[in-house]
Amino acid sequence: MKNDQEYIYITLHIIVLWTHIYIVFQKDLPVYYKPWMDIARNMPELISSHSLRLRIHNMPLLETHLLRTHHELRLAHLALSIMTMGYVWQEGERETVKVLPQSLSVPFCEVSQRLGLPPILIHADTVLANWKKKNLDGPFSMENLELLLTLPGGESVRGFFLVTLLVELAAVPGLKAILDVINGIHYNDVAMVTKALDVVSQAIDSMKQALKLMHEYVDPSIFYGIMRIYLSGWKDNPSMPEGLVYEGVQEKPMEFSGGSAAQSSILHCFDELLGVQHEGSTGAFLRRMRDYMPPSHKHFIENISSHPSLRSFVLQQADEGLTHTFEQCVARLVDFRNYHINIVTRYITIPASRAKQLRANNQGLPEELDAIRRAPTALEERGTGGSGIITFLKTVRDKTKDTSISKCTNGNQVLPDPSMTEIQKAASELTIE
Ligand code: HEM
Repeated sequence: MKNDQEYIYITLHIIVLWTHIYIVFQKDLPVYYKPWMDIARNMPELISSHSLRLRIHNMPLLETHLLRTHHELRLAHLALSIMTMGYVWQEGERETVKVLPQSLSVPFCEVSQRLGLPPILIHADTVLANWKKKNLDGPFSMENLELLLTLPGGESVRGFFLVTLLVELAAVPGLKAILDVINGIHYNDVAMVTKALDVVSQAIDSMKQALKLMHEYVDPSIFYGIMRIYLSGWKDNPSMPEGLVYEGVQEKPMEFSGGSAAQSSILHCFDELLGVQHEGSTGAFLRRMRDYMPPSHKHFIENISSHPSLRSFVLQQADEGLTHTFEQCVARLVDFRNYHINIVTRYITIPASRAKQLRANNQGLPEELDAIRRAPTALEERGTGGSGIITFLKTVRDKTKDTSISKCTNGNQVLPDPSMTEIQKAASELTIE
């Protein structure tokens, strides 16, 4: 039966998609790859002593065929991508490189090709493939998780990647419920769809609760002044207008966007489910980000959109409970995106405007403000190749609002977020009189 086949197909995709979170990730590579791991495990030290580039020039060119399992390949991609970001940005935005040496570029491109991923650091590296539990039987909590590999920025790097992982984990029940929504529509089962949508709505709310931890674990001046450059790519980046030559792979420079949670599949899945339509340059950017996801994630998202529309089903059924639950999902997605805008304001917009002021001031500054002053200017207020970050994020948020069946229903009212006060407080703390 067609439906059974579909069910199996979707179940398989969910398993492929989320097993990488539930199982303990590979912690080491075969001993042959020790030269990579010795460098990748010491990135902050090698960067601060300005010796990373030299170490990479002396690194042997290793074969990649000894990497056999998916997990080994993912850990290799993480290690090679972290080394690449460190190599390119070791001296900041002014002394970038034009060529990635072949000891790095050749294995990186081979591993990337086998995984169907781009040869640059992506969300699926730093967040999805970069954690282990301290106590295997313990919970997925900040206290019980640690990173496999890190970048300059100390505890804030740990906080940034692990809080994002907790947001992903909070989404998992909602992703599983997508299956029930699709099958409920197929069977015309309003109760099944309503129940599954309730799970989706709760999952989105849990994601917001997890996102709040960012304030506790990530320092805005460290994020903006130290960490952000290592996540930057070489597409639409004025510091590297020609892109990057991957030596031994091809002579023409290549361009890739940097790492961003826009490459996470979770909101793409919920958007497709609820029927959020992103258009124009905003939609084009988000669609392009799917090329920075593991192929199984991308296929899963496409699979959701290939099924009959949930929104049409809700309209057609005109069932009060179903409509209310659908509206609540949309409202919570808008709420999550509003909260994310607040986070971006605190971690990028405010430090960016402080950086401008501080550069005009040559006096000695406390370490924290000095980090902001020295932050890369090319990244100020930019994120998405052209339009300002906040404009972009508000467009995405507004398109989510437009999905509401009745914009007047109470369920879609987004209350003012208490975190705004926190952000205003942060802004005033950064102000120098
Ligand atoms: C300090 C924390 C964070 C900062 C500073 C931040 C910053 C940004 C920026 C600048 C963008 C614009 C696109 C780009 O430049 O790549 C963006 C997009 C996005 N971010 Fe974040 N982000 C943070 C945390 C998170 C977390 C934890 C998630 C959850 C998985 C997330 C999900 C997204 C999504 C889905 C987009 C695409 C726009 C959308 O669908 O609403 N971000 N973020």
